[in-house]
Amino acid sequence: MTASGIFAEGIDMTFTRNRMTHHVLSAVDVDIAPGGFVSLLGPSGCGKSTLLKILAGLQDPTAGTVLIGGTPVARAVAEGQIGLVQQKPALLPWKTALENAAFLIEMTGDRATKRTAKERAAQALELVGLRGAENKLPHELSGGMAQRVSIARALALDPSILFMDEPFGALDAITRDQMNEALYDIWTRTQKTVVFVTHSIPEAVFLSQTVHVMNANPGRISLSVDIDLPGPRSTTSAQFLEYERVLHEELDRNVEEARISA
Ligand SMILES: Nc1ncnc2c1ncn2[C@@H]1O[C@H](COP(=O)(O)OP(=O)(O)OP(=O)(O)O)[C@@H](O)[C@H]1O
Repeated sequence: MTASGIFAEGIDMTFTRNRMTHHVLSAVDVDIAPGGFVSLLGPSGCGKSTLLKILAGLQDPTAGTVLIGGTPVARAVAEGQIGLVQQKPALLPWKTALENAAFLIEMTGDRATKRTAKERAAQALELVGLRGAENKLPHELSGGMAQRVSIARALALDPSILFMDEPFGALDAITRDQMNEALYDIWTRTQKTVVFVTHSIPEAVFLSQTVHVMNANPGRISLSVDIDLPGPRSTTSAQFLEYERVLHEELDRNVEEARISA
């Protein structure tokens, strides 16, 4: 499936719990070009995951519109345009890597697609660098390998957009760096649109075309930074470090404001 863009306007989200109203997102606008890689960065609890879920059509906003490739997000969901990768790989322990990668196609695809499920899963596993590990069970996989399987499971559906919610947050630093390089490679090869939630500034600078920094209470985008560096990016270049500095400054300010307004 070719990549779709995302256009969201006036997104507001309010939760009511124990008769208390919590205004989580306010007037968020997002415009992501097809094939773009956009990260959401911000203080804990500022609404990054909520925004991601709304953009992915998993949650309805209280107000606002989300269009995927110009059509309402609910239709994009029904058309199988949405791929989701979360922090926990959530693999079925009794199924092999190949069976896990084929699982969503077998659950959701039409008959013709189901027939090709294993083939598509094998291709997706190859794309994420797991050729040769097809028959391993989840307990035989490292954390990074398990997360690669969950990325393959999403890619096997051939979505037009990949939504990733802190996919590498639970991995050790070395594996995380390797996964960033793997994801960069997957993105350039598949040209999917990616929306990526992270707490890591280096990860955001390494991967993104644009980083949206969010503020809390209510969540909104306080600064958008286009990372104008060719890839693959050197994490030690002066420009890379300068982007990190700009994002750090904004994030620190937002963390402090979130602490005061909590
Ligand atoms: N279903 C829900 N019902 C009530 N409140 C919710 C619900 N989902 C999220 N919230 C609240 O919305 C706020 C934003 O949550 P969200 O998970 O989007 O933040 P986040 O920026 O992704 O946080 P973190 O970085 O810690 O993962 C939090 O205060 C959370 O408690």
